[in-house]
Amino acid sequence: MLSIENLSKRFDTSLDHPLFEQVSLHLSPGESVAVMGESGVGKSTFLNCIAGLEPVDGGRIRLRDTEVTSLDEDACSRMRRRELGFVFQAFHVLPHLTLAQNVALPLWLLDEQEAVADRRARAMLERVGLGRRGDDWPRHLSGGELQRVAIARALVHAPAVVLCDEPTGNLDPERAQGVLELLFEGIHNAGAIGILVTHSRAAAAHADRILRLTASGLVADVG
Ligand SMILES: Nc1ncnc2c1ncn2[C@@H]1O[C@H](COP(=O)(O)OP(=O)(O)OP(=O)(O)O)[C@@H](O)[C@H]1O
Repeated sequence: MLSIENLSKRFDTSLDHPLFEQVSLHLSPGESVAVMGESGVGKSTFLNCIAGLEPVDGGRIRLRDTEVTSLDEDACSRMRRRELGFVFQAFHVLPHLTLAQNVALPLWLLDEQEAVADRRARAMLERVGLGRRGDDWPRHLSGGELQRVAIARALVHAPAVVLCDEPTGNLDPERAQGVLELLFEGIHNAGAIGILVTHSRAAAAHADRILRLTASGLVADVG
């Protein structure tokens, strides 16, 4: 269970008001939500707060029994490695690692044995339709394929929560559709919580619920 209660965030650079406040969200394993909202309202910042990458100014975030908002930096970094998966617009697939190595990265960071990590990474690549490409290099892949690698990497360590920031922003609509299907199928099958930040209504429609982030909280989407 992920429980976000009355979260507020302020940047020093913002005037005298918080970027957002009164943000609450409760999600159970297997549930997904899309967060839409105007540019600059703080959607990416919201994801960063959940990941413990940005301090919050008020409220709390609990993941299962862990109060994320009160972890020190080391504990937060361990929580991130174990419990979170990330998918970003820019893929962030590392060019000097093979596809299997890219997908195995989260397992390496959790000190998984190399042979086990390799086996799990290749099994995950198979699930995203790149089963034969484990020894290939990222430079040989299309944008859609690179995002499939990123999805495999986000799910390989069976995270509790998958945070996705505009994951199809760099893809044409046709590829985007296939990537989103894979992403949500993966999240659903893993029983993970999925949070998708997007400007695309078509992308948001893949989530169980669509919410809109405003300066004064998350509200139901009425568009
Ligand atoms: N580290 C930071 N320090 C100061 N201001 C920041 C920082 N990070 C983000 N901001 C500001 O906070 C606001 C929200 O940024 P954020 O990227 O979270 O918005 P967003 O809703 O994801 O926007 P978009 O839809 O355009 O991607 C912006 O005005 C941004 O400039």
